[in-house]
Amino acid sequence: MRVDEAYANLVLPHVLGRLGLEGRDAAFATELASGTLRQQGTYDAVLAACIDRPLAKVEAKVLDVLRLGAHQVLSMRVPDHAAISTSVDLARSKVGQGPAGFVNAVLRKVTRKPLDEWIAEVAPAQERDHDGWAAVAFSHPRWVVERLAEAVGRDQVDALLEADNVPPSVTLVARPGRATVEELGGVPTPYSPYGVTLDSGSPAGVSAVAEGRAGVQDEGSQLVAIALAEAGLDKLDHGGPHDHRDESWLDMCAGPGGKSALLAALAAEQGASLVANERQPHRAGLVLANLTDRSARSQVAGVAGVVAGDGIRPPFRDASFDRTLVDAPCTGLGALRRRPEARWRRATTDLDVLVELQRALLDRALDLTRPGGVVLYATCSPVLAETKGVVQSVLEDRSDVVLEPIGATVGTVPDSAGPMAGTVQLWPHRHGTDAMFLALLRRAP
Ligand SMILES: C[S@@+](CC[C@H](N)C(=O)[O-])C[C@H]1O[C@@H](n2cnc3c(N)ncnc32)[C@H](O)[C@@H]1O
Repeated sequence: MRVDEAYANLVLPHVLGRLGLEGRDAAFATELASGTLRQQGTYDAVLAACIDRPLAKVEAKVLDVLRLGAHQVLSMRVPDHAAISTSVDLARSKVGQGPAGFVNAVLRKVTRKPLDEWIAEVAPAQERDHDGWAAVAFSHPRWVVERLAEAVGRDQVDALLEADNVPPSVTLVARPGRATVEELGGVPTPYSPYGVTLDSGSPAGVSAVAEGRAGVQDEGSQLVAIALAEAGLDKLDHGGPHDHRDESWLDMCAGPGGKSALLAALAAEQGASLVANERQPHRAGLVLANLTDRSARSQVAGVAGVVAGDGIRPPFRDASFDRTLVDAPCTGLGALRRRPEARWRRATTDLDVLVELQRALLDRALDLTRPGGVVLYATCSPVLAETKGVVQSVLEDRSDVVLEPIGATVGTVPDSAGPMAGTVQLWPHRHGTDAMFLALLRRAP
């Protein structure tokens, strides 16, 4: 299996399985890989102080061994001598004897101080350059610190950055009509009536998950589906056949299908059905799998179809849906807890491209939704350009759309006011969810 360019949280379980690692060994390997990726910014600043040439000139494999060693020495309870000797062995076997000596010398320097002393020494002074300090102390790229500070406020950004470095516990969703919260075990989530958090154990051990009646889903993502399903629809009085219609729902960017599975269950309860659309064919295949009843080998209740189509040029007629979800492709900077390396993969230049795509998708979603119907625009990023910026620019361009407050279940989550009146912004450090943004737009009747 190729592991370069893959996400660690997706690839690690396969690698551990191939190597036959289980239990404590698997947990150790997971912490070593995920923790090193997450804290890479801090460790690179420490290593730069221990090496007399720029890190960019250190061979990539050697730098990786040094980062893994630094994580063991500075953040795990591995004795220094064991961390150094296994790192030296790794460098020798993967690169050669010379680099092994270099790894030995550098890691010995790293062991001289604990992590907090290193940070005080290598980070800029907090009072002079807060964002520079936070970038090193909390291991985020500086541009990400700046964007998150803009979104959450300077007084809260440190708490957010800290929360980004704590892996979330596993949250499950009981898909209504197919599973109950009680049968999942765990502790009920505070805001979603369908969620539980597992204290321990693997989701694979829960039979409703194994059977596809429940799934692993962050509470914030559950709230997105709930907010769309709960929105009131305007009943029209145009004397047309669709005046009171609430039967046809669309998930425009559905892959891999977590929200579609909850939406389909909610649609079935409300006598409607869902079309799940996804541009990438292989991800549309994942949506289909998520919407298939494994025991009956048929689509689950509430599904009208799965389509592999481009949301900007969709194969649907205008005004054909009553409710539409745009869970837009985004930087994902609100979900850094689950993808330890995602922060290093993104660049500011991605933002312009994504914002353009988000605007176009939201605009098309509004065309596809009937007058009086609603579009929920969601991102798992709190970056203002992707949230307020996109919604504001679409509202400025269209006279047939209004922004409405999010309804009861989600709109009453404490401290969740978004950057525009009526929108919701969830936060890892406040709500224990991913930083999901939600805005509800209605086409004027
Ligand atoms: C944030 S993810 C959606 C997550 C999904 N709603 C879930 O809960 O499982 C965004 C998705 O949009 C898809 N996408 C990107 N561009 C698209 C387009 N032009 N039309 C439709 N889908 C698109 C991406 O492939 C990705 O699967």
